[in-house]
Amino acid sequence: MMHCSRRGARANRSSKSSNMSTTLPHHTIIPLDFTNLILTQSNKLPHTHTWPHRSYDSPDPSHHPVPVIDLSAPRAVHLIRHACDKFGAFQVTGHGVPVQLLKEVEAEARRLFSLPMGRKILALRSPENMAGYGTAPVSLLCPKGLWSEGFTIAGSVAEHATKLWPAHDESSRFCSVIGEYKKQMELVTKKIITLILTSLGLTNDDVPWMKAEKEAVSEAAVVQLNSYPVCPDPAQAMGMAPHTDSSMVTVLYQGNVAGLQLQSEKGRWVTVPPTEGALVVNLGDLMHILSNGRFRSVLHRALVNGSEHRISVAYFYGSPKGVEVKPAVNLVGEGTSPMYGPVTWKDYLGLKGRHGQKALEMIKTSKVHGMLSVCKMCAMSNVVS
Ligand SMILES: C=C1C[C@]23C[C@H]1CC[C@H]2[C@@]12CCC[C@@](C)(C(=O)O1)[C@H]2[C@@H]3C(=O)O
Ligand SMILES: O=C(O)CCC(=O)C(=O)O
Ligand SMILES: [Fe+2]
Repeated sequence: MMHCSRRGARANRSSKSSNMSTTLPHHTIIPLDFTNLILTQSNKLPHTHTWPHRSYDSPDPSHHPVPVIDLSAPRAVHLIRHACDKFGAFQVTGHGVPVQLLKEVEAEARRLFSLPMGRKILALRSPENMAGYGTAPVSLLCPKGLWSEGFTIAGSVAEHATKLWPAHDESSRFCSVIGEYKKQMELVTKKIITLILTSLGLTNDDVPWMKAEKEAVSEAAVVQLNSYPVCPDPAQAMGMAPHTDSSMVTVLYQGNVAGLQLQSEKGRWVTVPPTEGALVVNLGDLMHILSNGRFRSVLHRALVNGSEHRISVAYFYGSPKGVEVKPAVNLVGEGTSPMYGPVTWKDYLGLKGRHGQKALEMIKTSKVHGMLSVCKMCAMSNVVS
């Protein structure tokens, strides 16, 4: 189910060329200038950012809450298996990432997004490379704009920071805080992936790249800072459009302002309440592939609110450069073929950037038919090299 139509993306693409990188205009990548927003009539959003159907999909308050799991608890593997089967997501405590560090990352994100637009666009991402400032790539597939801005950190943190803050004393704090955050998140994410593999009856030996070169593994991570400014009419706005993540797992810090919702098996939206000190773990499409379709990659979205500026920080862990992800051999029943063909994260991101929620379906072994060579031509696959 894709909630965004491709109308916007198609309208922005020239009919003369199939190369999106030369034809996608920058205005689709530059968010609204929220720091300088003048609304013409009180509480009225620009029509480009007014989503029509929000009133039909109110959250389901009676749904079981997404479980909060203490990673150090003896029953952690059991609880994780249940959460992955049922929700494709859970929250974790006992993760060892200092809460103070998470608050510092949030403060740095607030400092970044409060810069004037003229400064932020110095670090604007390009259509063919998702790293940098701009709208979330998923917005290019949406009929309406999102009430948010994003900053995607891939590769050198310093390179991004000096574009925003040319003076060393202004950028150094951002570099050190994000650098430390990446180190801590890599540790906890590996721990979480190992527990998920154990819950599937697998070991790290079944996924050899879990022990890959240190450098290759650190390249498997992308950090996404999301900013959701206060909105005059939250019921008509969308902070982050419904999507599944392309990663193996995503570990999200959502501060103390609610906004994240997951879609339940029954198709109802369930709010994930901010929980002090907890991180949210979402299974992404690569985990769905690795588990041969057993674990869901969870559809989720973020809503905005009328009183608080919300920040979230997502740590996407994919797979190391050049490594193909495929269903684990032990999970493919004897005499049956794997549900999905092998795919690298880079190629999958290209496919997802172009085809959105249809990407997963397209790599089903029954449907491959050369799709992966098509996806090499897709735009926006260069965030991971
Ligand atoms: C490493 C990633 C993962 C990306 C693409 C690239 C950088 C930005 C990530 C997000 C962040 C916001 C939601 C999403 C759907 C989007 O639009 O951009 C994500 C996407 C994905 O999970 O596919
Ligand atoms: O802001 C949130 O709660 C969700 C963000 C998200 O889904 C993402 O960055 O992929
Ligand atoms: Fe997400």
